Formats: sequence, C-alpha cells, structure tokens
Amino acid sequence: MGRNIEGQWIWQNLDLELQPGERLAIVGPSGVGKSLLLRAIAGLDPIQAGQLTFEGQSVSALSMPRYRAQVIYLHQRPALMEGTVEFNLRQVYRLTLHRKKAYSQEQILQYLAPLSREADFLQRSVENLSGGEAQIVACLRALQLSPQVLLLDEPTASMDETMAQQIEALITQWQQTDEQRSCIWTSHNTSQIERVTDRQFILQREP
Ligand SMILES: Nc1ncnc2c1ncn2[C@@H]1O[C@H](COP(=O)(O)OP(=O)(O)OP(=O)(O)O)[C@@H](O)[C@H]1O
Repeated sequence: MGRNIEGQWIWQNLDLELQPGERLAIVGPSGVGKSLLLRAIAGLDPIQAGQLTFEGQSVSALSMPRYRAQVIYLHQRPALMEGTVEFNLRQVYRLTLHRKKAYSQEQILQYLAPLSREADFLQRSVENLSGGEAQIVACLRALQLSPQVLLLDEPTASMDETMAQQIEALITQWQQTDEQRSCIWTSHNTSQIERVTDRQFILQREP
C-alpha cells in the first residue's frame, strides 16, 4: 500500500495485516504519516498503490458505507457539532450507515461511570468542553457504534494522565466484550502504547 501526495511518497510498500481481536500500535516520529495511514485504512483518503482488503475482499468492491460502519477512525482533533454532548452522540445515528442502530443513553452512562462523569455531562454544551473532554465525547461517539475495527489517532493527547488511563481502561473493556473487536492506536506516549497494545508496526520515513 502506498500514499503519494504531490509526487512525494509519504509511505509505500507497506504490508500490514490486522487480525480480529488484535491491539496494534503504529509508531514513528511526527510527520511520518501515521494519521494518513489510519485515514487510508478507514477509507477516508485514497491510496495510490496497492489495495486494502477487509475479510478477504477488496474494500473498493465493498459498499463504502458498510465498510465505514465497521471501521471507524477517531480523529486526533475531534470535530463536534454545536449543541450538547448528547446531541452530538445522537446525531451520528442520522447517517444512513448507522441508521439500523439506536442511541442508548443507558449505554453511554455505563461508559461514563469509569470516567468519573455522570448524566449532567450529557447536557454540557460542547463549546465549553476542554480539549480532553471533547476527546471523551469523540471516543464515546465511536464506541457506541460498535465497530469491528477502531482506529485511535492519539485519542488521549489532550488529556491528563488520570483521564488518559481511564479512557484506556474503557477502551480495553469495550474491546474485551467482543473478541472480534480490534484496535489500532497511535500515540507518542510510549508507556501508553505498551499498556494498550500487543504489537507495534514501525513506520519509517521514506528515504
Ligand atoms: N492533506 C494533506 N496534503 C498534503 N500533505 C499532507 C496532508 N496531510 C498530511 N500531510 C503531510 O503528510 C505528512 C504526514 O502527516 P501525518 O499527519 O500523517 O503525520 P503523523 O505521523 O500522524 O504525525 P504526528 O505524530 O505529528 O501526528 C506530514 O508531513 C504532513 O504535513
């Protein structure tokens, strides 16, 4: 697989396989293309060489909405819509690809409990959230959709260590409830990578 931007290869000849249930890290220096790799895996960006396959089938032959419902990318800087936290969590079900699923406040409250947050958090306006709290919302928004593959792009970068470890525990617990669920993490926090992943894929700069 290769990604070329304006005639320059960001990375090429990558051969990466993710097994069901696996917890993989993509590591490498800033600017090496980790986010671009996650975005490519999510089908959000094109690739200029090679192909992406899912359960043995080329992703280009699958319906993109179906693939995107199963492989969700958690953006480093979450984009939230004006309104409350709960509005943001509900809004995602309006997308055609998630229409068959339904919002569950009960489920969200279960996710919030280990994060030391209660029901009033759902009524907070997203404009007043801290960067770390916005990352919590983005994470909950993805978890509730039960993807098979969760792509986590520095999901705790704006959090303090306590909150980061609470989110790590939540994601780990979420993953353990279904052995098919797998995650790919990027993070510059090496101890976090050691805690939450079992294998590292090292991305190197193109010469
Ligand atoms: N849409 C784009 N157009 C042109 N260049 C881009 C685009 N997106 C990313 N880049 C460049 O591609 C390179 C890889 O970016 P990427 O964000 O994937 O790096 P990263 O490894 O995730 O970095 P970090 O660890 O700092 O988050 C960078 O040099 C970046 O400037």
